[in-house]
Amino acid sequence: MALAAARRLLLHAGSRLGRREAVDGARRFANKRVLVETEGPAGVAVMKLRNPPVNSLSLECLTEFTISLEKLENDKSIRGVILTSECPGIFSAGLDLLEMYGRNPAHYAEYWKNVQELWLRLYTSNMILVSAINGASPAGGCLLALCCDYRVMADNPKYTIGLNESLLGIVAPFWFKDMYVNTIGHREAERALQLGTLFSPAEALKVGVVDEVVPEDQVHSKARSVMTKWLAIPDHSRQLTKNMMRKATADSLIKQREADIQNFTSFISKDSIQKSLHMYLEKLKQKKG
Ligand SMILES: CCCCCCCCCCCCC/C=C/C(=O)SCCNC(=O)CCNC(=O)[C@H](O)C(C)(C)COP(=O)(O)OP(=O)(O)OC[C@H]1O[C@@H](n2cnc3c(N)ncnc32)[C@H](O)[C@@H]1OP(=O)(O)O
Repeated sequence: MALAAARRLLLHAGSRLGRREAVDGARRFANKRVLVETEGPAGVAVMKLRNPPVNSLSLECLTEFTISLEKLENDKSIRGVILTSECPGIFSAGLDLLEMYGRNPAHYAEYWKNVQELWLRLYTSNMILVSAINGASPAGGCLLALCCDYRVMADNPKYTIGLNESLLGIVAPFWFKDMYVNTIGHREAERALQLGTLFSPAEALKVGVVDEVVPEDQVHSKARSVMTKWLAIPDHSRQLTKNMMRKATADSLIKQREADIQNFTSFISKDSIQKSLHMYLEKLKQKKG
């Protein structure tokens, strides 16, 4: 209930901000953790995640992200979105580990419902989505990128991308796996999921996790030029084609959303899984020295 009220408030606040900030034909609206600007080619919005330090997908961040996407979907003048990050060196650290550790089952269920919601919206969006991956992109960060129609990644060997869940002692759910298989094929996905592989940009390009790797200072311009190419395709034929390619994968979650929430909640509540997450969080802390 509280979340629904927050959602209404944010939608309202976002539209007021959108009007107030209209300058020279460029428009912007912002929630605390997501900034949306329309700039560059007509009909294109740039959506920037800004949830420092690492753009982890907290419940608030997921909610704001979903709302921003909903607003763009409802704006018929917007045909494409470039998804990127405002946090230096990080695209997104993925799901927020603190939402999955030391909470109660009701919280886990609420969190997972919002993860599902964002994924379904992104993966089935009628808009053209291009990701400009300008930093590290593990697990849920990789998931965001995989939802896009095209992925451009910065050529910086410090940045890695992949579904690394197994390294945390957790398991990528079937719909993460399905999207990975759809993108890189069964054998590569099987290996990468079991090993929790985080690919360098060059490796990611080789296996097909990303479509293009460019010098870091060209990620945004490349994403824009890719967008221009995709905008040249008639919307109706592109959208029907996208739907044909993605519907079965999305439907398999839609058919069992409740069961998936229950699976997640009981899995993440297990002592052994909580222990693994605790150890992983400690490792992240120790890394700082
Ligand atoms: C029969 C089968 C049944 C199956 C049932 C399945 C059910 C489903 C199971 C569960 C599925 C869950 C799916 C999970 C998906 C995820 O996305 S999990 C998250 C994975 N993410 C990561 O592994 C990334 C971890 N982070 C990093 O590697 C690094 O932080 C970084 C992103 C590379 C950035 O490095 P750096 O710039 O050096 O910053 P740090 O100092 O490491 O971090 C700064 C602070 O941020 C905190 N932090 C980092 N990542 C996260 C995160 N994901 N969530 C929350 N917080 C994070 C980090 O701890 C630091 O905090 P402080 O120490 O307090 O400053």
